[in-house]
Amino acid sequence: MEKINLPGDRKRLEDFLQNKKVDYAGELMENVNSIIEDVVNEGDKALFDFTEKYDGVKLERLSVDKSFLKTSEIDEELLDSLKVAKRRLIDYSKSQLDKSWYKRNENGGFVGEQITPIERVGLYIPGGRAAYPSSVLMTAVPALVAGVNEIVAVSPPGKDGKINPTVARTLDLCGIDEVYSIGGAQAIAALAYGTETIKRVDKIVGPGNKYVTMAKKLVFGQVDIDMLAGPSEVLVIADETAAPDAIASDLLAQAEHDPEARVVLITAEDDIIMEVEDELEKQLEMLKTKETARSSLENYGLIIKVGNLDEAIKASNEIAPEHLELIVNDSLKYIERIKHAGSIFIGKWTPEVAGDYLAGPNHVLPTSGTARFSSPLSVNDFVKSSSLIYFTEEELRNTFTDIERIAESEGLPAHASAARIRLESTGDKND
Ligand SMILES: NC(=O)c1ccc[n+]([C@@H]2O[C@H](COP(=O)([O-])OP(=O)(O)OC[C@H]3O[C@@H](n4cnc5c(N)ncnc54)[C@H](O)[C@@H]3O)[C@@H](O)[C@H]2O)c1
Ligand SMILES: N[C@H](CO)Cc1c[nH]c[nH+]1
Ligand SMILES: [Zn+2]
Repeated sequence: MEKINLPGDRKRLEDFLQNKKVDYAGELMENVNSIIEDVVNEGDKALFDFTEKYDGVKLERLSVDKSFLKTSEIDEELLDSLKVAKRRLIDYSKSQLDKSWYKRNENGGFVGEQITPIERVGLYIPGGRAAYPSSVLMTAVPALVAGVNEIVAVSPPGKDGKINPTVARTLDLCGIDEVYSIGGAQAIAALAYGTETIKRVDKIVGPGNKYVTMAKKLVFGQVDIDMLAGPSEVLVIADETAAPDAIASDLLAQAEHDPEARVVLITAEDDIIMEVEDELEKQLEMLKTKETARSSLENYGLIIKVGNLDEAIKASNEIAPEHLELIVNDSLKYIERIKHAGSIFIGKWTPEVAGDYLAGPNHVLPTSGTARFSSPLSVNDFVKSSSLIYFTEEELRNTFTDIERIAESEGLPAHASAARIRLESTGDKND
């Protein structure tokens, strides 16, 4: 892992933030754009071709058989654990849901908001390096709680041409039966524009690697997207009370996701740095995923030595990580000073992986510094609102002069008369 000191090495922190971010532009953008164009122009044929090229499998069909979803083998105890995670996520999502509201004015009219579920949503379930049944729950549950009518899922096929069986059964657990075995940018393009087989959706949600995330960015506007939820990130702020073996395992838990996962440790303690480095080496050797994790640590890992906790929090706010762990004494004291982080894990008993699986909040989170302006996936990503305005005659009479003045200032006389004509008209008397 690269090591820097703050505040001395400020420039190196800026370089790290600039150069080690996923670059959602340049060559990546060109490649992904051309995949999207091919899907738009060639439809299903492009999906078969790209699946052969990037997933190494010749598909016979795009849609996944319903019986495969229902009957795929899954360990019963695992199914029970997934049900626990689902229940906790339902609870959390229900308390998040925005409700329609209205407010009366003194003249008998009202204003308000009417909340409506999005009609058709596409879930991206990643599946290149690992299988993500947890991402099925994290995307499907809030959509179900929001009342989305049509939920469709895509996930890349394995070498046998099938989606992962655990993912399949988790989709079934959520009652989702429109599923396609495609992944990557081509799957995002198909959801956004539609093909002969796949009907386009209104919104795409879910995490993925840099190709998936770039594609979501490019199709935004044609459809809505949730956020840029790309390669995983964790930033650990640790003081002298933190356990080096736990810090190392938390860093590795994100590093094993993707060779481009970002992991950062910030501490004022030299001993912690040395011991975490030793632990990383020790624990890496035992991991089946060590190749991916090592590549992430070597190319995108950063250790920042600071003078004190204030400097640690300042640096963390600049990085705006997907996950932030506060493994420090009296951790609750610092929460409000964290301005930018997708999810905050407080204290030594809260490993980030609890949030990955079953704490309740969503694990689909903004990456690449976008936690400065984006929030975790929520049930409210699956609804939209229409404003409601109901004027009585009295309300229109009371506000007419103001309407007229503003309309005239904008040089829009038809606006003024649209309000005036009603007050002058002797016509229809209904409300
Ligand atoms: N931010 C979050 O909330 C969050 C949550 C879970 C997972 N993740 C991230 O999701 C990602 C999962 O990645 P993954 O790769 O395992 O699965 P994935 O499903 O995201 O990507 C696999 C697809 O990538 C495409 N692909 C691979 N190489 C390509 C290339 N050279 N050109 C074009 N397309 C190519 C293929 O079509 C393949 O189907 C990881 O980066 C993980 O960190 C993020
Ligand atoms: N840590 C990931 C978000 O970056 C979510 C996840 C799913 N499965 C395991 N982890
Ligand atoms: Zn994870």
